[in-house]
Order: sequence, then structure tokens, then C-alpha cells
Amino acid sequence: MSTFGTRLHDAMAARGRLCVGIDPHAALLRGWGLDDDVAGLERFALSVVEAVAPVASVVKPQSAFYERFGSRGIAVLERVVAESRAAGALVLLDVKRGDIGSTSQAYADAYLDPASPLGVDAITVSPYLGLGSLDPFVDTARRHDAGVFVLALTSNPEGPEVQHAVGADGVRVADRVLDHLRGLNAEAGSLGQLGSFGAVVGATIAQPEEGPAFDLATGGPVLAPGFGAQGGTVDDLRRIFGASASHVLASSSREVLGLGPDRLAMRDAVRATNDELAALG
Ligand SMILES: O=c1ccn([C@@H]2O[C@H](COP(=O)(O)O)[C@@H](O)[C@H]2O)c(=O)[nH]1
Repeated sequence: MSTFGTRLHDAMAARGRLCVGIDPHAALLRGWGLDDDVAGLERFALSVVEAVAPVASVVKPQSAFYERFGSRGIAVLERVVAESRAAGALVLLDVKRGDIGSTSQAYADAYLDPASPLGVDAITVSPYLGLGSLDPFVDTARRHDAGVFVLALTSNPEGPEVQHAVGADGVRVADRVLDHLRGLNAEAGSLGQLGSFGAVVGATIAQPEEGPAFDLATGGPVLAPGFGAQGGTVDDLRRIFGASASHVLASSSREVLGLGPDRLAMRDAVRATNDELAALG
């Protein structure tokens, strides 16, 4: 199998740069005329898969919305993963894991080993137990050609108080994360390939008013959530990423999902948004 970075590069070239979040919010289930229970969850999530997975490059189920229904919710998530991949989409599971190394290894085995029931193409992780604590994710991803997206500059307004903070060595937290990703992606870069280790950078962020702008080019992909319902636009992506926008996977959940249960409307929205994103160059 080719590396995650190469698979993602090819998928974005073939299917476009929109990642569709499959987030079964209670309010969305109600809006679709479904009950907020496991049957409603299953109907909602699998309808979205049927609508978008044949056309989107990547789908991003948010684990929390499945976990809230316990083991039966996780069983639905397993079907979402399997059926999305069968339809040709890459699956990025948004789980934001991160722990001491030995526990991170168990998370890595759960999500990045294809033999696991919840094995996916890539996951999101949190770096706030230290960058070294991410090694099990990195090593396991390398072993199985999977990908890892590390939170760097998140889309929520509370992010900068931690992510812009300056450490004792004078380096900002987000710079440290981005530098670490540059190191992880260096080998792929030397082969002319997109790396498998991505940054999460919200489509809503502002570069700091004081101090240097964050260097968002890491040789890997960027996941840009906050596009759509949180206010991020194509112009924001242009403003934030400039010339490196071609490696940016813009992620939208509620804006697409709110068009359901009309499957055609969801699919058309994915196609139309991909056309807009292609114009970024
Ligand atoms: O910085 C981040 C990281 C992750 N998310 C996740 O993305 C989606 C956004 O959903 P929308 O409905 O498109 O707002 C959701 O799953 C978040 O947990 C993020 O928003 N920001």
C-alpha cells in the first residue's frame, strides 16, 4: 500500500479538497425527523455515507457523536468506516487522542492498525502531553501506512491562549508542533511526496497581530475544520494558507449535513464546494 500522504494527495486530486464531517448531532437527527437514539444515529450516518462517500475524498466521523450511544454507537461507527472506505473515501477519524506513551500505543493500535475493528486511514491527536508522547502514533502510522493529524492552531476561539503561548525556550507552542511535523515529513519531502503527518489548522484562525506569522507549511497535509458552520470561507483559506492551499483539506460537517436527509442536495453541495476549493489553485 502507498503511504497515507500519497493516498491523500491522489484522493484530493481525483475527488477534491473537501472533507465531509459525519457528526450526528442530536439537533441534526431531529432536523431530519429522526429520533435521537441508536436507530436514528444509524439511519442518519449511513445515509450521509451513501450520499457523500462515493464523491468526497475524505470523510471525518467525529467519534464523540457515536460514543454517546455506547457500544451500539461504536458498532454504527464501524459500519460508517467500512462503508465509506468501500465507497472509495479515505476515513479520518476525529478522536483527538493523546496520553502517556504506553496508553497512546493502545490508542494507536485501536485506530491505525488495519486489523483493528476501528482501523482507519488517519486520526487526529492532541500534542499536549508532549511531542514525544506522540511517538507511538507516529511509529504505528509508519508501520501501517496510516496518517496522523496533530492539533496545532484549532478553529475554536479559546485555542490561542494555549497555542500562541511562548514556552521557556521562547518558542510558541504551535510553532513547536509545526516544527515537529516538518521533521516527521522530511523523508517524504526528500522523495517529492506529501508527508503523512498533518497539522490541524482551523479555517477560522487569525495570524497573531504581534510577532511573526506561523509558518503553516510542514510538508504534510493540513486539516482545516471550521469551514462552513463556524464561519470559515474559501477567502479565509486563501488568506490563511496562500500558496500552500493545495495541501489543505477543508472540513465541513453541519453545513453539509443540514441539507439532509436529501441525499442529492448533500452530494451536490460536496461537488459545488470542491469546485470552489479547486479555484484556490
Ligand atoms: O480545531 C478543530 C478541530 C476539530 N474540529 C472538529 O471539526 C468538526 C467541525 O464541525 P462543523 O459542524 O463543520 O463546525 C467537529 O467534529 C469538531 O469537533 C473543529 O471544529 N475544530
